[in-house]
Amino acid sequence: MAEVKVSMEVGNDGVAVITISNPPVNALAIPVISGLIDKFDEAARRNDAKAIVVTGKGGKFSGGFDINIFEKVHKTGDVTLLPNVSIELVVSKVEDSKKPVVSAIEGLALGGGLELAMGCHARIAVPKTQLHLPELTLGVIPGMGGTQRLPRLIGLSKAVEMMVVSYQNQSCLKKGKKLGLIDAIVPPEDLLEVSRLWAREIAEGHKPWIRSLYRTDKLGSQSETREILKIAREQARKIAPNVPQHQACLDAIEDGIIHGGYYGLLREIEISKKLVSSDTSKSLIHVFFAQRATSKVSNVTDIGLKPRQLKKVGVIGGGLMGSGIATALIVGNIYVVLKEVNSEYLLKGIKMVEANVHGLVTRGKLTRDKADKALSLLKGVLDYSGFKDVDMVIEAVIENISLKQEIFSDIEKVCPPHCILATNTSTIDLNIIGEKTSSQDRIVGAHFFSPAHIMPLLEIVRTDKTSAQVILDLMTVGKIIKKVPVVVGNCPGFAVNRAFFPYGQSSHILVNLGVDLFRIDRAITSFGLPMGPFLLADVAGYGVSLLAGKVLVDAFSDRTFQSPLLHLLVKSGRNGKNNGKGLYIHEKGSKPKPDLSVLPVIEESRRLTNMMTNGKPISVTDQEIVEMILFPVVNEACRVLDEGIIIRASDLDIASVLGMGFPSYRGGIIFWADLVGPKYVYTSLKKWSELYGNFFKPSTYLEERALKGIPLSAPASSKARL
Ligand SMILES: C[C@H](O)CC(=O)SCCNC(=O)CCNC(=O)[C@H](O)C(C)(C)COP(=O)(O)OP(=O)(O)OC[C@H]1O[C@@H](n2cnc3c(N)ncnc32)[C@H](O)[C@@H]1OP(=O)(O)O
Repeated sequence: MAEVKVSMEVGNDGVAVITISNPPVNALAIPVISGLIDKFDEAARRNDAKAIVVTGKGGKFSGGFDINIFEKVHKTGDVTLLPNVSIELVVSKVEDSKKPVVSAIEGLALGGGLELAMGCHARIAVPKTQLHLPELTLGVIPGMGGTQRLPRLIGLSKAVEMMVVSYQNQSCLKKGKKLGLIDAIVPPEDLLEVSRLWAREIAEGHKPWIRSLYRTDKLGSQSETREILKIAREQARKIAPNVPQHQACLDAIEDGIIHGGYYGLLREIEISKKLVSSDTSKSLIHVFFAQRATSKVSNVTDIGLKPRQLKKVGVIGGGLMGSGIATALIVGNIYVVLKEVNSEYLLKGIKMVEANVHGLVTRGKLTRDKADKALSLLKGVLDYSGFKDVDMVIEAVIENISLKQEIFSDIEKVCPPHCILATNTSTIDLNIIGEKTSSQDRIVGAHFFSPAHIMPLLEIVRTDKTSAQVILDLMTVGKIIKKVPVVVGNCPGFAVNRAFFPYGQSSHILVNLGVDLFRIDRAITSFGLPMGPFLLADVAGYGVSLLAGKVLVDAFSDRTFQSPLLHLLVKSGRNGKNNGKGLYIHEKGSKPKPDLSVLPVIEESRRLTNMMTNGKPISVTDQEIVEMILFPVVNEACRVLDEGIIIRASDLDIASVLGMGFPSYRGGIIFWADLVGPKYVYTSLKKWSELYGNFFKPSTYLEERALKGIPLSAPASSKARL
């Protein structure tokens, strides 16, 4: 591990340059904070130091407060582990220093990093620096003075926008300069020189010595403040209904404006300490580390292999998935040959790719130039002639085993021997797909989630024979195209679709037990998923659900509920959003509305299943609806863990967040179950299995852990298939 240190050098110009060094992002770890305090004290004492510059080594100012400390607080429950960095460092040593302090910012100043800079008397930055207060994404609020200094530096309205409303977006440096957050933007080679000069000029009285905590010039009148905060609170309620940190951040800001900046700092500390112990913060910080852990796969990333560069990829199938995958690849600067069976389908596929790329431009995710460049990397073909020099093929045709087997036999023959043979199947066992080839070591699953150019998850499925090099290469491509690759083992449905296969089924059980279908969707969205199971079926199309569902139903028939509802809907001419006839009315520009004309079809399903005692619907609360739908998912996730389909529980957490939209502020499916309590999950499922059958029967893994009081996430399985 690289040495964590803070160094100081005093130049002939009388400027002490204090440098943070804590690779890779110069996080403000405890030794960094105490090092900074020591160096500021030393600079204050030394007669040869007239002014101070603080900067970061390696082209990065600071990625903020060390998030590992939050994790330690979560593990120990001890909030006293949080250092009083806001007052002891930023106020006492920096802002109230008797010598002027300038921050020289390069690369990034995030969270506590930017807050440290805001405590300085001036800020100089280089172009392309990221300035951002992302604390709310971690379930906390800025805790080193950000809630107080940012409004004073750039005005309340902009500060609220940056901290609370658009806190997930990176801030633009130019805007930062215009608003007054940054005093000057200079080329990297001039950064230190300009900062030193600036610090000296403050010391000599040629430039203003500004303590931002005590500024009031950018704060508006009381009534303006009230109005801005009122609107912000309403917006926060909408964008973040189930979490406390947004309102809490606004509380800290408001208190500071009413009672003064120093009081505000004390409130900020008090609120931060409370929030750190919240389930939301535990969950979000778990997700932060879980996401980074996915890039470490034993026997793949730790055995000295180097990723090969994949320059050209063949995509087979230009449907929804194939065109989305092709889009993601060309936007990631990878040359794509897209193959279809006839010119009509090919044209359609290319049009879809173009529409995807233009959609990214419209949403501001891509510049027009980059879009043109991306589209120039796409070539449509009707045969395999363009596949002779591809480095990888991704097959993305319909879920038909014999068709996929045929394609794999073909590509094994036409593609070069180093070429990776990947399938985007969402459910089918890879060994079956590759059965007719002798290239098992280069067969791998590249399971994208729809829409593939937008959804961040890439499930990389490996069989017992897939080589480590192939997995590493695919992980690398995944990162290049801005996905989060999660490596999983091979089984029907793999990790995500397998674990979530009961999700749709339990919702059908509830409907057939008499629960209002639209209420189920509402309960699930209130819990935090982006849409309920029935709206999801509408959006995906019933045909897709039935086709993919069949593989899982066949594989896990002991715990399957066969609802007639989707078949009845198809029979009545409905196929969801695609054919404009679903459970909801889908109109352009407005939210889907329940289509009440579907109620007789639902009644017919209930009549056929005859599950309601005396024809009466069951009585359930919204919480019970959520639990009856999600506990079976937890149960199946336990089997996925038990069978070693994934190497760590946190991989399934991140996959559920990024692939299924499970709310990150609940930490992912297993993390959430551990918070709810395995025993509670187990006893609930047991009770329902007695009432409604095998579908709810707790798995052995869940039962053992619930009864022994072991968290579901605790590692144990020696059966790992990875
Ligand atoms: C009191 C204060 O108000 C509270 C705070 O400051 S909270 C912290 C606020 N800062 C943040 O939220 C920034 C979090 N970090 C990031 O967004 C990204 O890591 C980044 C943009 C800095 C760099 O991204 P990228 O180059 O893709 O590298 P990434 O893989 O994410 O991170 C590299 C390593 O640095 C670690 N790291 C990044 N930021 C960290 C932080 N603030 N604390 C501790 N470790 C951090 C990561 O865990 C990772 O470790 P690993 O290699 O062992 O997995």
